[in-house]
Amino acid sequence: MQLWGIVLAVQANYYHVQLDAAQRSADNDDLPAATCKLPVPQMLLCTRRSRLKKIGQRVMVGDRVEVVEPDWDGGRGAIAQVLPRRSELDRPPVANADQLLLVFAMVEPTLDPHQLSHFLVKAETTQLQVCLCLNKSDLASADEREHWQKRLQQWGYTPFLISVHQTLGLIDLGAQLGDRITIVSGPSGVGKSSLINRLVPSSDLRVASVSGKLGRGRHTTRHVELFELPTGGLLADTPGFNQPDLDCAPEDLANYFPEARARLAMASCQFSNCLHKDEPNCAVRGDWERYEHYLHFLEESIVRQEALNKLSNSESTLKRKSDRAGEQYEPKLETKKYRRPSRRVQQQTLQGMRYDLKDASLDGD
Ligand SMILES: Nc1nc2c(ncn2[C@@H]2O[C@H](COP(=O)(O)OP(=O)(O)OP(=O)(O)O)[C@@H](O)[C@H]2O)c(=O)[nH]1
Ligand SMILES: [Zn+2]
Repeated sequence: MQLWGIVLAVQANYYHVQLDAAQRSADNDDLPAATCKLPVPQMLLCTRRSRLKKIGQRVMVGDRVEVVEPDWDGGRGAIAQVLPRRSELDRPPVANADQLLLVFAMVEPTLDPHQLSHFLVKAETTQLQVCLCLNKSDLASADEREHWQKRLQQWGYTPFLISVHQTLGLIDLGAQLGDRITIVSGPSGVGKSSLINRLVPSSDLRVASVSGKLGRGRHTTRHVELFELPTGGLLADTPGFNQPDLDCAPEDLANYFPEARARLAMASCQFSNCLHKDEPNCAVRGDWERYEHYLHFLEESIVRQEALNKLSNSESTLKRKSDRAGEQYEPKLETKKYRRPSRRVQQQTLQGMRYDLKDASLDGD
């Protein structure tokens, strides 16, 4: 009988694998009589089979894996197989995530539409489902709550208005998180940790308690962990960051605005490479609130692309020179940081987040 589970945390060469619920009980029958009375551990600390190492198969948090050679007493095992991923993010490194939950506060800190827009666009670049939640609704007036509900509807989002402190809206939000992997993201101080602590009530469910045994608490490692919800969903926390970099190509930007997508579904621009700025007969340009944000992000994106083009030009010049001179130490750009990533990778990452100093130092990034 095969044993399957999901990787909840990675530490050095060890993988915390949570076995599928059905198997935890089914496997009781296979256990030797002496151990039958013991509960089957739901978590096994696993290594990776050398065959996987040889073929360069990476094991990520969120991966569905086959575990072999379980040592029930010692709570150990080995990963023999990784199932193909349905999604893969680079930052945070998570496989099989289904959606991204963006958490903002209605007040404290004040909800800044431009910053919110920035995060939303960044979230859309992952191509995961984007879900928005506004916390601290206890501090907002009824008028403010209604204002933001309506305003965000026009942006193409239906936000969950919640208050962790007053336990408002958490049931509806929880229903959105069942049976899938959700990555929680948002600026500092909006209540992400408070929310996760509330949604994951038993600290025993947290891998953090396992990590603690290895002397590495939740915030001392930059590796991401998945927390199990009572409803069966899994949550990944990310460090708070206040302004994500928008590293998308100018021509892709409109795809990350639901309002622009809706307009493009109804009509087409005259030019197929329209940037929706001042081209004639553009279907996207118009009277929608975030069009201003679109133009602003477009400028940033164009400037960024020009800078990247310059860099790659000078890079090729330097390479040619050193080829001719036969030098050994040619200046090399670090691929991940400076080169424009391929579109596929770019769309599936949350790369380029500027972590808060506090988190950066804690997470060693
Ligand atoms: N009024 C009110 N305050 C809240 C609520 N939820 C969280 N807070 C407070 O907001 C502050 C920040 O909460 P955290 O949970 O630490 O925020 P965070 O998003 O995890 O912040 P970082 O760790 O910096 O990313 C704390 O003082 C919380 O007590 C809420 O629903 N209402
Ligand atoms: Zn256009």
